[in-house]
Amino acid sequence: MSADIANRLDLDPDYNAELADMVAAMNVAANRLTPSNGYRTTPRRLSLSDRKLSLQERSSYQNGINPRIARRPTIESKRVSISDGDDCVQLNQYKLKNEIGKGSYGVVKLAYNEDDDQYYAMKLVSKKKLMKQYGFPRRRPSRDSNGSLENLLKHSGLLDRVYQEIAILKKLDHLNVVHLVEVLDDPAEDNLHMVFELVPKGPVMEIPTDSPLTEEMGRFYFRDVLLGIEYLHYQKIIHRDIKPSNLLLGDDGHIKIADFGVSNVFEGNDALLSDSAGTPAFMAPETLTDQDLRFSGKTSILYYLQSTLFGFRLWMYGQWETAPVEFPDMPVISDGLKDLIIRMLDKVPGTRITLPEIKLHPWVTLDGTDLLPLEEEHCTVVEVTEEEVQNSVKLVPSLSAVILVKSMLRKRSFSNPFECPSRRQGRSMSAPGVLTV
Ligand SMILES: Nc1ncnc2c1ncn2[C@@H]1O[C@H](COP(=O)(O)OP(=O)(O)OP(=O)(O)O)[C@@H](O)[C@H]1O
Repeated sequence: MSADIANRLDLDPDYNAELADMVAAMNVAANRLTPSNGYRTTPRRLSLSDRKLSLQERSSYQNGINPRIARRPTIESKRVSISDGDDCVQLNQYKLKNEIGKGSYGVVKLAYNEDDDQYYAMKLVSKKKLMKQYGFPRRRPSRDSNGSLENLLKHSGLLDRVYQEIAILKKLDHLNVVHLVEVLDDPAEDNLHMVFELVPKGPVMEIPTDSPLTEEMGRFYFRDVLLGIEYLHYQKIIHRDIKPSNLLLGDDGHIKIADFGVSNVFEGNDALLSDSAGTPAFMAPETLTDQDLRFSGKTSILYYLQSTLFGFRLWMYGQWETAPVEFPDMPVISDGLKDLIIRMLDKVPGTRITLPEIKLHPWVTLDGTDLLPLEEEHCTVVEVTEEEVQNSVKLVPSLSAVILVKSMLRKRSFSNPFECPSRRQGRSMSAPGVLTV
C-alpha cells in the first residue's frame, strides 16, 4: 500500500490533488468526530455494547480427545479506528506487533488485545494484492465514476471471496479448526483485518523437509486433520487448500486447520467443482485437467490429505503423476501407511478411498484399537441467520486512511506504518518453532 501511494504522489499530480482533497474532506470528518483531541490521540475504544455479537453454536466432544471450552462468539466491529501512538499501530483495542507469517493476500501480525490481555493473530488481507493477483485491470478511481477501490473490487467479485471466507469461518466451532474472533473492515483502507485465535506454534512443518515426522506423530496429526475435514464437510465446506502451512499447531499439541481463502460452500451431499483453485503441489489430478470437467470436492480433498500425509513422512512431489508410486528406502515406512497412501493416491476419483473409510483404516486406528469419534460425536450443525452471514463484515467509514497518509508524510517515509520497527526481531512463523510473547 505504501509503495503504491508513494508512486502515485511522485508520478501523478492529478492523483496528488485528488488525495489532498480526500485528506481535507476526511480531516473535516476527523474534527467532527474528535473535535478536541484530533486524530492522533488514541480513539475512544468500543465497548461491548457498540458491537454486535453473532450467534454461534457451541460444541465439544470427548471420546479420546480433550474436551474444551466452547468458542466465544465472533465480534463484528462497527468502527475501526487506527492510531499511530507509541512505537506501533493500534487498531481499536489491538496493538499490532511483529509479523508472524505471510500469505499470498497479506501478512499475519501478532496483535495484543488490551481488553482481555491476550495475544491474537491478525491477518491483514490486502484488497489491492487480491486485485493484482487476479490480473484485475488497473484503473484509477475517479470522482465522477464512483470507481473507488471498494467498488472495483465489489464488481470484480474478489471481495465476495474474502467475505465468503469470513462468513464461513464465523460459523465454525471445532477443536481442529482455527477460530475467527473478530473482523475489522474499513472501505477507505486497503487492508481487511481478521483477528484469529493465536495458534502459537505456527505451521506443523515446512516441506520439503530433511526431518520428517515420526510415523507415530504423523498418525497423531493426521487423525486431527481427518476430524477437522470431517467437521468442515459436515458444515458443507470444502477447504481446497489443505497443506502443512495451513495446519497450525496449538499449545494443546493438536492441529488446527487455517486459511479458508480457497474454499467452497456446497449444498446437498457434495460440491461439484470445475476450477483448479488451491496449491498445485497438493492437488488431485482431476482438478488439474484442462478439460471442462466437474469433479467431487469431497473426493479431491482426499488427494490434498494424502499429499499432506505423504509430506509428513517424505516428499516426492510429482513422481506419482506419471508413474506408479515408488517408496524410497529411507525413511522406512510401515506397510499399513504404504497401503493407505496408495489407496489415497488412486488417480480414479471413483475408486479412491473415502474419508469414512480412511477413518477406519488399520494404520489410522492402530488395527482397530484406537478408533476415532463418529461424525455425530464431534460435529454439530451451526445455525446462523441469513442476516448474520450477509453482515459478516461491517463496512463503515473511518479515519484510517487519513491517519495513514499523514503518518507517512509526517515521517517523510513511505515505509509501511503498520510495521513496528522496535519489535521486528520476533520470529517469523514461516519456520516452525515456538512463539514467545
Ligand atoms: N491463527 C494463527 N496463529 C498463528 N500463526 C498464524 C495464524 N494464521 C496464520 N498464521 C501464520 O501466518 C502464515 C500465513 O498465513 P495465511 O493464512 O495468510 O497464508 P498461507 O496459508 O500460509 O498462504 P496462502 O494464503 O498463500 O495459501 C501461516 O503460514 C502461519 O505461519
